[in-house]
Amino acid sequence: MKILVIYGTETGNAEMVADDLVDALSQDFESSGHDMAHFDPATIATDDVLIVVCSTYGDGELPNSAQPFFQHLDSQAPDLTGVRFATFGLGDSFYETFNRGSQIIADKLATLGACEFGQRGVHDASSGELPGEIALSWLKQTLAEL
Ligand SMILES: Cc1cc2nc3c(=O)[nH]c(=O)nc-3n(C[C@H](O)[C@H](O)[C@H](O)COP(=O)(O)O)c2cc1C
Repeated sequence: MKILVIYGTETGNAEMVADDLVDALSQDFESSGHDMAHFDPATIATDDVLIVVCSTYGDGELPNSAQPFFQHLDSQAPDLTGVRFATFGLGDSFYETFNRGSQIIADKLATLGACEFGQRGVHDASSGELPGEIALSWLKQTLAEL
């Protein structure tokens, strides 16, 4: 089993979170980090575990780097049965469309047959908390459900 941390970002916060998660994961698992912009869903194996880290931009939209991945999912419609994934979103509760980006990706993966595990994690930029710290504590709880 491999754990692939895939991130969608506009200004780099989700990438920093993904780096922290890969560092933590690689102590116990085979794991790697991938920008969604360069990640082909066709490379996902059925026993892979995905950790999705994605921010929200515009008016509740996907950040730039997540858009090609979403389009690939849409056009290739791969069968993701057997794939498990967990979701960590970054957003700002200042916006009514809080954390919509990660939900868009999670919903799409589920539609294609992937199975979500754990509670969705979220970082709220208005909280003043550090995204990496929130994400690492979320990861611990989430791995317990794997
Ligand atoms: C122009 C702009 C639009 C944003 N739109 C939203 C939004 O609709 N919903 C939300 O939850 N957060 C929104 N955010 C907040 C970002 O998602 C948040 O700052 C996040 O940490 C950015 O992560 P990134 O650097 O990985 O893209 C927006 C931020 C900016 C600057």
